[in-house]
Amino acid sequence: MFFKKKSKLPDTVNSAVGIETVMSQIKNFVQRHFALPDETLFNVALHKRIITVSLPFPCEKDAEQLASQLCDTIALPSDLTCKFVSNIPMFATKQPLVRNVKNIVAVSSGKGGVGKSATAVNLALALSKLGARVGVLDADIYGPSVPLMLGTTNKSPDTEDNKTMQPIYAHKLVSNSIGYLVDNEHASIWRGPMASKALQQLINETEWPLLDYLIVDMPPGTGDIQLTMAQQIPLTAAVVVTTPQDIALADAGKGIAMYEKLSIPVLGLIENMSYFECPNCATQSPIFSTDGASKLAKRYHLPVLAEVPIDMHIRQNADNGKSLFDDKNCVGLQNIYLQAARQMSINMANNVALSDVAKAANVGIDITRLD
Ligand SMILES: Nc1ncnc2c1ncn2[C@@H]1O[C@H](COP(=O)(O)OP(=O)(O)OP(=O)(O)O)[C@@H](O)[C@H]1O
Repeated sequence: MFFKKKSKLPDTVNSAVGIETVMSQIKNFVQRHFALPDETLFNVALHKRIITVSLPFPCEKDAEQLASQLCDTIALPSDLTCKFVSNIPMFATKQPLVRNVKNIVAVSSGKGGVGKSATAVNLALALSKLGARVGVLDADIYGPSVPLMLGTTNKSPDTEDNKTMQPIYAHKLVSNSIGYLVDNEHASIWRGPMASKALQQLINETEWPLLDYLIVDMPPGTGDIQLTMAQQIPLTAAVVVTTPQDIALADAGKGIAMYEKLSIPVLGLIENMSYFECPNCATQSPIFSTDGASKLAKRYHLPVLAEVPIDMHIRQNADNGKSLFDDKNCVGLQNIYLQAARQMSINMANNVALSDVAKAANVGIDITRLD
């Protein structure tokens, strides 16, 4: 007669007090580490001596470091291992989402020329580096710069049925832009309704693959056109880009107010062109003034996600359609954008309610990598 050998540890969380203690210590670690108030946002599960922690933001790049920090913090029994994985849910929006797209984030600026497009592209690249599936929608209909920054100016979307477009793929991001479809000169003379219609088509008639985040490069400003566009897109949240200069800050404030009016959560500010660091002596010069974004952040109770310096490599990589993350001279800048992307995605989990779909599924939608 054969007996199945009993495993020393149970496979389920609930059936052993010892394991329950470890699991609850892990939960405490996760909640403290990411300041997550809500336990339903993440999941800790034991299966065959492997404890899997599923987080509601991308963590593939940080997974090993997180596991080692966890082991330094709690006494994990030696026959257990712990791994961190992402399971990014769909957060709530006021409008029905676009097919296959879990979350849509607007990157906005009140004022033109502050580096909104460069920030949108580098934030998207950073989210992808952290392990998320990311797309970019260039909603800057009057001045699309995403094709240039992704090195895809000579591409145009294929269509299989003459109704929908395949997005363009580059640097592990998918994108669509009016810049792929018409000459910049044509789009720049469109009136409001035509631009709005073009945006609707771009967002709804693109065959987006399954995406954790679609980053939208919004047109600069806070006028009627921007307001209509922000209402047209089922935005989950927004990020506002500004320079530290007073004139840019005043406009960024109007941008924040516009999102507040639309009940779209602002996940934070990115201060671009915060300072210039001399490559010879490392002296930092605050060319556009100092502390601008932090003052604005205080006024609106928002976090500053990053202070990005003026750096020739940002402009060069963008102009040449190269990824900043492939440039070995840009490790410092990469870390700034990675930290902004981490904090932005954690803030989304902390500040935006789960969608009904995610609540019903309990764990959001499964993700696989885009290669
Ligand atoms: N931190 C930075 N350091 C150096 N160059 C930068 C930085 N941020 C942006 N740039 C460059 O400045 C120029 C303007 O940036 P970008 O096009 O992103 O601005 P924008 O706010 O999107 O402009 P618009 O209002 O026209 O949409 C680009 O050439 C970009 O590469």
